[in-house]
Amino acid sequence: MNDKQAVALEAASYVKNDMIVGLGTGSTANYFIEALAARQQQEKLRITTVASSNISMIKAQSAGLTVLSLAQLSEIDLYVDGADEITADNSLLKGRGYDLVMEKLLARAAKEFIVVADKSKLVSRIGENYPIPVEVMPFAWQAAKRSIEALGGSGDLRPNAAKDGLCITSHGSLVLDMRFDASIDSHQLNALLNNIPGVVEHGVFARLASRILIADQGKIETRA
Ligand SMILES: O=C(CO)[C@H](O)[C@H](O)COP(=O)(O)O
Repeated sequence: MNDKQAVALEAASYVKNDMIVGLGTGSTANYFIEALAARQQQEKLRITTVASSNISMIKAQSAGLTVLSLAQLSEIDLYVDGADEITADNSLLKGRGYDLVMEKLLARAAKEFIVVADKSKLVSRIGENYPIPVEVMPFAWQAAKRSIEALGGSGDLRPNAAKDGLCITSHGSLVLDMRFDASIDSHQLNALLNNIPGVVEHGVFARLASRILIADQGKIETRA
């Protein structure tokens, strides 16, 4: 069992009967979906899920989980998802898979948000390994980019995977990948990006995680 599987299995142990569970996106979140489906089957649990992306929805449905739309739910008990970067103060960078809107909605809506990751995600500052994904309304991308540049950010629109066009999110937005000076911390960055007209959502998740499970060579550290 690799570290991503181990941490996903541990997160599945937090699920209780009758819970509504938010499902993240990515390889670690996929292991969680598998572990949850196995628990549901073995223990005959009643679990309802809501997915952060179409790909997770399809994976969950084919594993036998019931998936509802966020619009049908008034509350979520637990959301489990991976992250791209994690700092010592539990700030996260998410959204390299770019479906930021649902991920942040679920992180906010859930009573508990558990982050699952291996040690490779630990960084000293948000933006250390990756630019910050900023999802923008298509007609607002130039204005939003200028506003971000005025804050010292630099970057450009993300190309699609085939590099023959632009990356377009499930909600029809474009994505700006922006780098910032190391002196701007994640809390400042979160506040600044929240304030820019035309920005739909961004990948800085500050003060949203309730618990972070980090696996390192089979050992799991739990940060609360
Ligand atoms: O934020 C995310 C997707 O938007 C993922 O959680 C993040 O990219 C981690 O992926 P993986 O578990 O494959 O390392």
